Amino acid sequence: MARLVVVSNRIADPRKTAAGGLAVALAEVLNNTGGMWFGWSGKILEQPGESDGDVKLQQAGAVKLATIDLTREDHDAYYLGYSNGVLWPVFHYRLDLADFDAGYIAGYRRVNQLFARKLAPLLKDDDIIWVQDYHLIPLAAELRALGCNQRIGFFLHIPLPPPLILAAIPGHDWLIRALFAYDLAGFQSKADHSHFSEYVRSEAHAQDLGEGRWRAFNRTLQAGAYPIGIDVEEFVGLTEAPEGREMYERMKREYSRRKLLVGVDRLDYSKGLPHRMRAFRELLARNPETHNSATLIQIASPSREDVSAYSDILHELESLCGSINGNFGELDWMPVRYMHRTVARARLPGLYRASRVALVTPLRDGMNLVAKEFIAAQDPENPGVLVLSRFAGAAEQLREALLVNPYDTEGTASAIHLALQMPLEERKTRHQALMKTIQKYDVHWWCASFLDTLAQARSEESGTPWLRL
Ligand SMILES: O=P(O)(O)OC[C@H]1O[C@H](O[C@H]2O[C@H](CO)[C@@H](O)[C@H](O)[C@H]2O)[C@H](O)[C@@H](O)[C@@H]1O
Ligand SMILES: O=c1ccn([C@@H]2O[C@H](COP(=O)(O)OP(=O)(O)O)[C@@H](O)[C@H]2O)c(=O)[nH]1
Repeated sequence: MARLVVVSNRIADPRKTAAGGLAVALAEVLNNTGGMWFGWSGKILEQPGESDGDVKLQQAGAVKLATIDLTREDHDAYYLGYSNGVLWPVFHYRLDLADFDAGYIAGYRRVNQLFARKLAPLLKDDDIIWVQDYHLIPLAAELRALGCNQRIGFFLHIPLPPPLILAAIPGHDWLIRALFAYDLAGFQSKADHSHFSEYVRSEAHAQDLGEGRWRAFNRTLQAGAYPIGIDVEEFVGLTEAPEGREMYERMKREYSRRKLLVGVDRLDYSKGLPHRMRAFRELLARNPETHNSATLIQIASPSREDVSAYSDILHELESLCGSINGNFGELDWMPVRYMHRTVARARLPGLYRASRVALVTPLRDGMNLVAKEFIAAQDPENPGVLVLSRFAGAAEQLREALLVNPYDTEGTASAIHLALQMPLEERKTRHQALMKTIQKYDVHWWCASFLDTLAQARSEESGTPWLRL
């Protein structure tokens, strides 16, 4: 069996449960193949000469972790600047938040070249390489330029917008051309995949070879939708583990007189947190019976705080939570409990299970794993209700959730009201259907279907030097 090499901006020690669903899944395939995980160490070098520039190798069970440090200059231009100041907002349809500083792209290219230079010597001829996410779009092109002929796949975890939005990025053609250095490009949803197809047809004049195969720039690329799932069994296990049960009992005790609503998100403008708060405020304003009864616990974990759009959203959210509590709160009831902190993953299942409703209402999201985790954590005999934005990738699969348009404050408030009042039988029927979907399309399905396709996909011209960017 060929060795799997996963490359991503962040890596996690797969032996730790806190690492998250993706890490758990990748760890399993990496373990089976004795694979390697290559990425940024998370360390930023403030002083020149602080590091020897070597790759740090560490064995984590059967998985080899290979990490490199980044200089402050590289990190700021590549991660904060181009990845999260240009690609993230544009790919989430937020041209208004993009900062097209010409200096960022040089840093992005420099770090992708650095990744390629450090990774290439560690590769074996028959390795299968799987590159994750928008930070590393040009990595395959850089590897090819160094003579790497291995099969290389790419998975985009965030949405891909329609061509006319993508085309606003100076150098967008360069980015998409770079994708053709891969053998397989995977997207979260059919919508994202169709945006890719429209783009390569209209902007790159690619030849459609059928069944998701495209010919352009002297290469053939296979593309498709591979919606990421969670490890349902692992998550159910966490729910039933002592920490999960203890958290559930505590929340039930603490909120015995209330119906809990829960939101768990990185504090990111794409997650639609202010819109969610306005919908919750509307619910309280229109339905006096919810007073003293409904409590929203909103966890907003700190994220990318050095990018200015992220500090703006923090202030907006804090002010909204404050005004809702100020206007509607009672001596013995606060409508919103807001925490600007990361909660350990092992504590989330208990919180999800104790909640009657989950609010997953992003303005745009690649997938949204919280939606799937909430379903997995429910008691099938008394399940909660998922209120889900139609603009999350997850909405393509989770049709039995209450789908909402988060820009429609009144409509979202009505859906939350419906969710709070939904009879047990309807909750059970919806939950059964949702559970079936997340079990069928779990994270193991995601890994296997992507890797099986990659094993078949092969451009006829591998390793051609034309892609040197
Ligand atoms: O690494 P950070 O900058 O701290 O950000 C965390 C991750 O955020 C993004 O997650 C996406 O991937 C999820 C799994 O496929 C998906 O459910 C979600 O909709 C996406 O937003 C990002 O894409 C990751 O690379 C980051 O590590
Ligand atoms: O305080 C927090 C907030 C989030 N998460 C986890 O982070 C992941 C978030 O993934 P999602 O796809 O929902 O969104 P992303 O943050 O990747 O955009 C989920 O597994 C959450 O359980 C966590 O462990 N603690």
